[in-house]
Amino acid sequence: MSTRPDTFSVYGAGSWGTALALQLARNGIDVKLWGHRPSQLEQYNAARENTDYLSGIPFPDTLHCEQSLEALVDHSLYQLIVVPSHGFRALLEQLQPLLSSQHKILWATKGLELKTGKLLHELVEDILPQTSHYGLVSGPTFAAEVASGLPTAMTVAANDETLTQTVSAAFQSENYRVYTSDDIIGVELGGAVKNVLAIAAGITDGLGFGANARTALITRGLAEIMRLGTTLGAKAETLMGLAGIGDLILTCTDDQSRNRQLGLALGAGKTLEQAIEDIGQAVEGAKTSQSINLLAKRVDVEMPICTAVQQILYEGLPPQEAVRALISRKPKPEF
Ligand SMILES: NC(=O)C1=CN([C@@H]2O[C@H](COP(=O)(O)OP(=O)(O)OC[C@H]3O[C@@H](n4cnc5c(N)ncnc54)[C@H](OP(=O)(O)O)[C@@H]3O)[C@@H](O)[C@H]2O)C=CC1
Ligand SMILES: O=C(CO)COP(=O)(O)O
Repeated sequence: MSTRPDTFSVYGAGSWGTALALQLARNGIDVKLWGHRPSQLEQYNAARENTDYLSGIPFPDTLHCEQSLEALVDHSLYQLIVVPSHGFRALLEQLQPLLSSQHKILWATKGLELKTGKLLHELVEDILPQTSHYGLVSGPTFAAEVASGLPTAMTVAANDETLTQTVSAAFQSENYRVYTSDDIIGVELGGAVKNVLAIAAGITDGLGFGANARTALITRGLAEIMRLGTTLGAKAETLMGLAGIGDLILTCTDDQSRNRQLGLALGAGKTLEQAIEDIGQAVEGAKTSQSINLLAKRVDVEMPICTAVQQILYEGLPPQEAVRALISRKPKPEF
Protein backbone atom coordinates (compact mmCIF):
# COMPACT_ATOMS: atom_id res chain seq x y z
CA MET A 1 0.00 0.00 0.00
CA SER A 2 1.28 3.49 -0.90
CA THR A 3 1.99 6.16 1.64
CA ARG A 4 -0.82 8.55 2.44
CA PRO A 5 -0.39 12.12 1.24
CA ASP A 6 -0.02 14.64 4.12
CA THR A 7 -2.29 17.23 2.52
CA PHE A 8 -5.36 17.51 0.30
CA SER A 9 -7.34 20.43 -1.13
CA VAL A 10 -11.06 19.87 -1.67
CA TYR A 11 -13.30 22.19 -3.74
CA GLY A 12 -17.06 22.16 -3.07
CA ALA A 13 -18.36 22.63 0.46
CA GLY A 14 -21.67 20.85 -0.12
CA SER A 15 -22.59 17.46 1.29
CA TRP A 16 -20.21 15.31 -0.79
CA GLY A 17 -17.19 17.63 -0.74
CA THR A 18 -17.53 17.93 3.02
CA ALA A 19 -18.01 14.18 3.55
CA LEU A 20 -14.88 13.38 1.51
CA ALA A 21 -12.94 16.11 3.32
CA LEU A 22 -14.05 14.57 6.65
CA GLN A 23 -12.91 11.11 5.55
CA LEU A 24 -9.48 12.43 4.54
CA ALA A 25 -9.11 14.55 7.67
CA ARG A 26 -10.06 11.64 9.92
CA ASN A 27 -7.16 9.78 8.35
CA GLY A 28 -4.85 12.50 9.70
CA ILE A 29 -4.50 14.36 6.38
CA ASP A 30 -4.34 18.16 6.58
CA VAL A 31 -7.36 19.22 4.49
CA LYS A 32 -8.45 22.60 3.20
CA LEU A 33 -12.04 22.85 1.96
CA TRP A 34 -13.11 25.59 -0.47
CA GLY A 35 -16.65 26.75 -1.20
CA HIS A 36 -17.99 29.47 -3.47
CA ARG A 37 -19.67 31.44 -0.70
CA PRO A 38 -17.18 33.00 1.76
CA SER A 39 -19.84 33.68 4.41
CA GLN A 40 -20.69 29.96 4.55
CA LEU A 41 -17.04 29.04 5.00
CA GLU A 42 -16.66 31.47 7.89
CA GLN A 43 -19.75 29.98 9.48
CA TYR A 44 -18.47 26.40 9.06
CA ASN A 45 -15.04 27.28 10.52
CA ALA A 46 -16.66 29.00 13.49
CA ALA A 47 -19.12 26.15 14.13
CA ARG A 48 -16.49 23.46 13.32
CA GLU A 49 -19.11 21.67 11.23
CA ASN A 50 -20.97 22.12 7.94
CA THR A 51 -24.12 23.61 9.38
CA ASP A 52 -25.95 23.64 6.02
CA TYR A 53 -25.26 20.20 4.59
CA LEU A 54 -23.96 17.89 7.35
CA SER A 55 -24.93 19.45 10.63
CA GLY A 56 -24.02 17.65 13.83
CA ILE A 57 -20.86 16.07 12.35
CA PRO A 58 -17.83 17.77 13.89
CA PHE A 59 -14.77 18.74 11.86
CA PRO A 60 -11.54 17.06 13.00
CA ASP A 61 -8.70 19.47 13.88
CA THR A 62 -7.12 18.68 10.50
CA LEU A 63 -10.02 20.16 8.46
CA HIS A 64 -10.35 23.90 7.74
CA CYS A 65 -12.42 25.90 5.29
CA GLU A 66 -10.57 28.41 3.16
CA GLN A 67 -11.89 30.89 0.60
CA SER A 68 -8.72 31.63 -1.39
CA LEU A 69 -8.16 29.43 -4.44
CA GLU A 70 -4.45 30.35 -4.35
CA ALA A 71 -4.23 29.04 -0.79
CA LEU A 72 -5.76 25.70 -1.84
CA VAL A 73 -3.44 25.34 -4.82
CA ASP A 74 -0.41 26.11 -2.61
CA HIS A 75 -1.64 23.81 0.15
CA SER A 76 -1.40 20.48 -1.68
CA LEU A 77 -0.48 18.66 -4.86
CA TYR A 78 -3.75 16.70 -4.49
CA GLN A 79 -6.66 18.78 -5.80
CA LEU A 80 -10.09 17.17 -5.43
CA ILE A 81 -13.06 18.84 -7.15
CA VAL A 82 -16.55 18.13 -5.83
CA VAL A 83 -18.63 21.03 -7.14
CA PRO A 84 -21.81 20.18 -9.10
CA SER A 85 -21.16 19.51 -12.80
CA HIS A 86 -22.63 22.86 -13.87
CA GLY A 87 -19.77 24.60 -12.01
CA PHE A 88 -16.99 22.23 -13.08
CA ARG A 89 -15.72 24.06 -16.18
CA ALA A 90 -15.76 27.48 -14.50
CA LEU A 91 -13.76 26.21 -11.53
CA LEU A 92 -11.17 24.55 -13.80
CA GLU A 93 -10.85 27.81 -15.72
CA GLN A 94 -10.23 29.71 -12.47
CA LEU A 95 -7.64 27.17 -11.36
CA GLN A 96 -5.86 26.89 -14.71
CA PRO A 97 -3.41 29.80 -14.26
CA LEU A 98 -2.65 28.71 -10.69
CA LEU A 99 -1.87 25.03 -11.16
CA SER A 100 1.54 23.57 -12.00
CA SER A 101 2.37 20.36 -13.85
CA GLN A 102 3.04 18.77 -10.45
CA HIS A 103 -0.58 19.03 -9.30
CA LYS A 104 -2.79 15.97 -9.52
CA ILE A 105 -6.41 16.66 -10.49
CA LEU A 106 -9.11 14.49 -8.99
CA TRP A 107 -12.87 14.82 -8.99
CA ALA A 108 -15.93 13.26 -7.36
CA THR A 109 -18.49 15.19 -9.40
CA LYS A 110 -20.93 12.94 -11.28
CA GLY A 111 -22.18 14.23 -14.59
CA LEU A 112 -21.25 15.54 -18.02
CA GLU A 113 -20.93 19.02 -19.40
CA LEU A 114 -24.48 20.08 -20.27
CA LYS A 115 -23.89 21.93 -23.54
CA THR A 116 -21.33 19.58 -25.08
CA GLY A 117 -22.03 16.16 -23.53
CA LYS A 118 -18.30 15.95 -22.75
CA LEU A 119 -17.09 13.66 -19.99
CA LEU A 120 -15.35 15.49 -17.15
CA HIS A 121 -11.92 14.04 -17.95
CA GLU A 122 -12.27 15.64 -21.39
CA LEU A 123 -12.79 19.01 -19.70
CA VAL A 124 -9.72 18.42 -17.53
CA GLU A 125 -7.67 17.62 -20.65
CA ASP A 126 -9.06 20.62 -22.57
CA ILE A 127 -8.76 23.24 -19.84
CA LEU A 128 -5.68 22.08 -17.91
CA PRO A 129 -3.08 21.18 -20.55
CA GLN A 130 -0.38 21.26 -17.85
CA THR A 131 -2.02 18.33 -16.03
CA SER A 132 -0.89 14.85 -16.91
CA HIS A 133 -2.00 13.02 -13.74
CA TYR A 134 -5.72 12.88 -13.10
CA GLY A 135 -8.51 10.61 -11.92
CA LEU A 136 -11.79 10.36 -10.05
CA VAL A 137 -13.53 8.69 -7.14
CA SER A 138 -17.00 7.22 -7.49
CA GLY A 139 -19.29 4.45 -6.30
CA PRO A 140 -22.30 3.86 -4.05
CA THR A 141 -21.58 6.49 -1.43
CA PHE A 142 -24.24 8.63 0.22
CA ALA A 143 -22.55 11.60 1.85
CA ALA A 144 -24.45 11.36 5.14
CA GLU A 145 -23.41 7.73 5.65
CA VAL A 146 -19.76 8.45 4.86
CA ALA A 147 -19.80 11.45 7.17
CA SER A 148 -21.31 9.29 9.92
CA GLY A 149 -18.51 6.75 9.49
CA LEU A 150 -20.76 3.92 8.27
CA PRO A 151 -19.07 1.12 6.27
CA THR A 152 -18.63 2.13 2.62
CA ALA A 153 -16.80 0.97 -0.50
CA MET A 154 -15.67 3.25 -3.30
CA THR A 155 -13.69 3.08 -6.56
CA VAL A 156 -10.67 5.22 -7.43
CA ALA A 157 -9.72 5.39 -11.12
CA ALA A 158 -6.76 7.34 -12.47
CA ASN A 159 -4.53 7.48 -15.52
CA ASP A 160 -1.48 6.66 -13.45
CA GLU A 161 -1.03 3.68 -11.14
CA THR A 162 0.95 5.62 -8.51
CA LEU A 163 -1.81 8.22 -8.27
CA THR A 164 -4.48 5.51 -7.98
CA GLN A 165 -2.57 3.89 -5.11
CA THR A 166 -1.86 7.18 -3.30
CA VAL A 167 -5.47 8.34 -3.51
CA SER A 168 -6.69 4.93 -2.33
CA ALA A 169 -4.39 5.13 0.68
CA ALA A 170 -5.67 8.61 1.45
CA PHE A 171 -9.28 7.40 1.77
CA GLN A 172 -8.89 3.81 3.01
CA SER A 173 -9.72 3.28 6.68
CA GLU A 174 -11.20 0.58 8.89
CA ASN A 175 -14.72 1.52 7.73
CA TYR A 176 -13.85 2.68 4.23
CA ARG A 177 -12.76 0.21 1.58
CA VAL A 178 -11.26 1.47 -1.66
CA TYR A 179 -11.05 -0.49 -4.91
CA THR A 180 -8.83 0.66 -7.76
CA SER A 181 -9.38 0.88 -11.50
CA ASP A 182 -7.71 2.24 -14.62
CA ASP A 183 -11.05 2.64 -16.43
CA ILE A 184 -11.77 6.36 -16.14
CA ILE A 185 -14.49 6.34 -18.82
CA GLY A 186 -16.35 3.41 -17.24
CA VAL A 187 -16.27 4.95 -13.77
CA GLU A 188 -17.38 8.34 -15.12
CA LEU A 189 -20.25 6.96 -17.19
CA GLY A 190 -21.55 4.65 -14.47
CA GLY A 191 -21.83 7.58 -12.04
CA ALA A 192 -23.41 9.93 -14.56
CA VAL A 193 -26.04 7.67 -16.15
CA LYS A 194 -27.27 6.09 -12.92
CA ASN A 195 -28.51 9.53 -11.80
CA VAL A 196 -30.88 9.67 -14.79
CA LEU A 197 -32.06 6.12 -14.10
CA ALA A 198 -32.64 6.96 -10.42
CA ILE A 199 -35.04 9.68 -11.54
CA ALA A 200 -36.83 7.06 -13.67
CA ALA A 201 -37.00 4.63 -10.72
CA GLY A 202 -38.43 7.39 -8.53
CA ILE A 203 -41.05 8.17 -11.17
CA THR A 204 -42.29 4.57 -11.41
CA ASP A 205 -42.37 4.29 -7.61
CA GLY A 206 -44.07 7.69 -7.35
CA LEU A 207 -46.74 6.38 -9.72
CA GLY A 208 -47.15 3.33 -7.50
CA PHE A 209 -46.10 0.88 -10.25
CA GLY A 210 -44.50 -1.58 -7.84
CA ALA A 211 -41.47 -3.80 -7.52
CA ASN A 212 -41.68 -5.50 -10.94
CA ALA A 213 -41.54 -2.19 -12.78
CA ARG A 214 -38.68 -0.88 -10.58
CA THR A 215 -36.60 -4.00 -11.14
CA ALA A 216 -37.24 -4.07 -14.90
CA LEU A 217 -36.17 -0.46 -15.03
CA ILE A 218 -32.94 -1.04 -13.10
CA THR A 219 -32.05 -4.03 -15.27
CA ARG A 220 -32.85 -2.39 -18.59
CA GLY A 221 -31.19 0.79 -17.31
CA LEU A 222 -28.03 -1.22 -16.76
CA ALA A 223 -28.33 -2.43 -20.38
CA GLU A 224 -28.34 1.24 -21.46
CA ILE A 225 -25.24 1.97 -19.36
CA MET A 226 -23.48 -1.08 -20.85
CA ARG A 227 -24.40 -0.15 -24.44
CA LEU A 228 -23.15 3.41 -24.13
CA GLY A 229 -20.15 2.46 -21.99
CA THR A 230 -18.80 -0.27 -24.21
CA THR A 231 -19.31 1.92 -27.31
CA LEU A 232 -17.19 4.62 -25.67
CA GLY A 233 -14.45 2.22 -24.60
CA ALA A 234 -15.44 1.46 -20.99
CA LYS A 235 -14.78 -2.01 -19.63
CA ALA A 236 -17.91 -4.11 -19.08
CA GLU A 237 -16.60 -5.27 -15.68
CA THR A 238 -16.36 -1.66 -14.45
CA LEU A 239 -20.03 -1.19 -15.26
CA MET A 240 -20.81 -4.42 -13.38
CA GLY A 241 -18.91 -3.10 -10.34
CA LEU A 242 -19.29 -0.49 -7.61
CA ALA A 243 -19.20 2.52 -9.92
CA GLY A 244 -21.80 0.98 -12.27
CA ILE A 245 -24.41 -1.42 -11.00
CA GLY A 246 -23.46 -0.70 -7.37
CA ASP A 247 -24.29 2.98 -7.59
CA LEU A 248 -27.30 2.22 -9.80
CA ILE A 249 -28.84 -0.04 -7.15
CA LEU A 250 -28.08 2.44 -4.36
CA THR A 251 -29.68 5.44 -6.00
CA CYS A 252 -32.62 3.65 -7.62
CA THR A 253 -33.71 2.00 -4.38
CA ASP A 254 -32.91 4.28 -1.44
CA ASP A 255 -34.79 7.48 -0.66
CA GLN A 256 -31.60 9.28 0.39
CA SER A 257 -30.94 9.74 -3.34
CA ARG A 258 -31.87 13.25 -4.46
CA ASN A 259 -32.35 11.95 -8.02
CA ARG A 260 -34.78 9.30 -6.83
CA GLN A 261 -36.51 11.97 -4.71
CA LEU A 262 -36.98 14.07 -7.84
CA GLY A 263 -38.57 11.12 -9.64
CA LEU A 264 -40.86 10.38 -6.69
CA ALA A 265 -42.01 14.01 -6.64
CA LEU A 266 -42.67 14.03 -10.41
CA GLY A 267 -44.52 10.73 -10.17
CA ALA A 268 -46.65 12.28 -7.46
CA GLY A 269 -47.53 15.18 -9.76
CA LYS A 270 -45.09 17.96 -8.75
CA THR A 271 -43.48 20.16 -11.39
CA LEU A 272 -39.73 19.89 -12.07
CA GLU A 273 -39.09 23.37 -10.68
CA GLN A 274 -41.09 22.74 -7.50
CA ALA A 275 -39.46 19.36 -6.90
CA ILE A 276 -35.92 20.70 -7.35
CA GLU A 277 -36.63 23.65 -5.08
CA ASP A 278 -38.04 21.36 -2.38
CA ILE A 279 -35.00 19.05 -2.53
CA GLY A 280 -32.69 22.07 -2.22
CA GLN A 281 -29.50 20.23 -3.25
CA ALA A 282 -27.72 19.11 -6.40
CA VAL A 283 -29.91 16.84 -8.56
CA GLU A 284 -27.41 16.00 -11.28
CA GLY A 285 -29.59 13.54 -13.20
CA ALA A 286 -31.95 16.27 -14.46
CA LYS A 287 -29.30 18.01 -16.57
CA THR A 288 -27.52 14.73 -17.27
CA SER A 289 -30.70 13.45 -18.96
CA GLN A 290 -30.01 16.11 -21.60
CA SER A 291 -26.24 15.71 -21.90
CA ILE A 292 -26.36 11.92 -21.95
CA ASN A 293 -28.90 11.92 -24.78
CA LEU A 294 -26.70 14.36 -26.68
CA LEU A 295 -23.74 12.02 -26.26
CA ALA A 296 -25.78 8.88 -27.04
CA LYS A 297 -27.08 10.44 -30.28
CA ARG A 298 -23.55 11.43 -31.27
CA VAL A 299 -22.35 7.84 -31.00
CA ASP A 300 -25.64 6.35 -32.24
CA VAL A 301 -26.56 4.40 -29.11
CA GLU A 302 -30.21 3.80 -28.19
CA MET A 303 -31.08 4.75 -24.58
CA PRO A 304 -34.90 4.68 -24.40
CA ILE A 305 -35.20 5.10 -20.62
CA CYS A 306 -32.80 8.06 -20.53
CA THR A 307 -34.64 9.59 -23.49
CA ALA A 308 -37.98 9.16 -21.73
CA VAL A 309 -36.63 10.91 -18.62
CA GLN A 310 -35.49 13.87 -20.72
CA GLN A 311 -38.90 14.01 -22.43
CA ILE A 312 -40.72 13.93 -19.09
CA LEU A 313 -38.51 16.63 -17.56
CA TYR A 314 -38.20 19.02 -20.48
CA GLU A 315 -40.77 18.18 -23.17
CA GLY A 316 -43.94 17.75 -21.14
CA LEU A 317 -44.35 13.99 -21.72
CA PRO A 318 -46.70 12.73 -18.97
CA PRO A 319 -44.89 10.08 -16.85
CA GLN A 320 -47.71 7.49 -17.27
CA GLU A 321 -47.47 7.83 -21.04
CA ALA A 322 -43.70 7.45 -20.96
CA VAL A 323 -43.97 4.20 -18.99
CA ARG A 324 -46.69 2.90 -21.29
CA ALA A 325 -44.58 3.71 -24.36
CA LEU A 326 -41.52 1.94 -22.88
CA ILE A 327 -43.48 -1.18 -21.93
CA SER A 328 -45.36 -1.44 -25.24
CA ARG A 329 -42.24 -1.38 -27.40
CA LYS A 330 -41.98 -4.28 -29.85
CA PRO A 331 -40.65 -7.52 -28.22
CA LYS A 332 -36.95 -8.07 -28.96
CA PRO A 333 -34.10 -10.30 -27.75
CA GLU A 334 -32.95 -9.31 -24.25
CA PHE A 335 -29.27 -9.35 -25.26
N1 LIG B 1 -24.16 13.86 -1.87
C1 LIG B 1 -23.76 12.64 -2.19
O1 LIG B 1 -24.10 11.67 -1.50
C2 LIG B 1 -22.90 12.43 -3.39
C3 LIG B 1 -22.72 13.41 -4.37
N2 LIG B 1 -21.95 13.18 -5.44
C4 LIG B 1 -21.72 14.21 -6.45
O2 LIG B 1 -21.03 15.30 -5.86
C5 LIG B 1 -21.29 16.50 -6.60
C6 LIG B 1 -21.63 17.60 -5.62
O3 LIG B 1 -22.88 17.27 -5.04
P1 LIG B 1 -23.27 17.46 -3.53
O4 LIG B 1 -22.13 17.89 -2.69
O5 LIG B 1 -24.02 16.28 -3.13
O6 LIG B 1 -24.29 18.69 -3.71
P2 LIG B 1 -24.89 19.61 -2.57
O7 LIG B 1 -26.15 20.14 -3.14
O8 LIG B 1 -24.92 18.92 -1.28
O9 LIG B 1 -23.82 20.78 -2.47
C7 LIG B 1 -23.43 21.48 -3.60
C8 LIG B 1 -22.38 22.51 -3.17
O10 LIG B 1 -21.84 23.13 -4.33
C9 LIG B 1 -22.06 24.53 -4.22
N3 LIG B 1 -22.23 25.07 -5.57
C10 LIG B 1 -23.36 25.22 -6.29
N4 LIG B 1 -23.07 25.74 -7.49
C11 LIG B 1 -21.73 25.92 -7.53
C12 LIG B 1 -20.84 26.44 -8.48
N5 LIG B 1 -21.26 26.86 -9.67
N6 LIG B 1 -19.51 26.50 -8.17
C13 LIG B 1 -19.07 26.07 -6.99
N7 LIG B 1 -19.86 25.57 -6.02
C14 LIG B 1 -21.17 25.49 -6.30
C15 LIG B 1 -23.27 24.67 -3.34
O11 LIG B 1 -23.28 25.94 -2.77
P3 LIG B 1 -24.67 26.64 -2.27
O12 LIG B 1 -24.82 26.18 -0.85
O13 LIG B 1 -24.38 28.07 -2.46
O14 LIG B 1 -25.78 26.12 -3.16
C16 LIG B 1 -22.96 23.61 -2.30
O15 LIG B 1 -21.98 24.04 -1.40
C17 LIG B 1 -22.43 16.14 -7.57
O16 LIG B 1 -21.88 15.93 -8.85
C18 LIG B 1 -22.99 14.84 -7.02
O17 LIG B 1 -23.55 14.02 -8.02
C19 LIG B 1 -21.30 11.99 -5.61
C20 LIG B 1 -21.43 10.99 -4.68
C21 LIG B 1 -22.24 11.13 -3.50
O1 LIG C 1 -24.20 9.62 -6.11
C1 LIG C 1 -24.75 9.42 -5.06
C2 LIG C 1 -24.49 8.23 -4.24
O2 LIG C 1 -23.50 7.42 -4.79
C3 LIG C 1 -25.73 10.39 -4.54
O3 LIG C 1 -26.88 10.24 -5.27
P1 LIG C 1 -27.93 11.42 -5.37
O4 LIG C 1 -27.19 12.58 -6.02
O5 LIG C 1 -29.05 10.91 -6.17
O6 LIG C 1 -28.32 11.78 -3.96
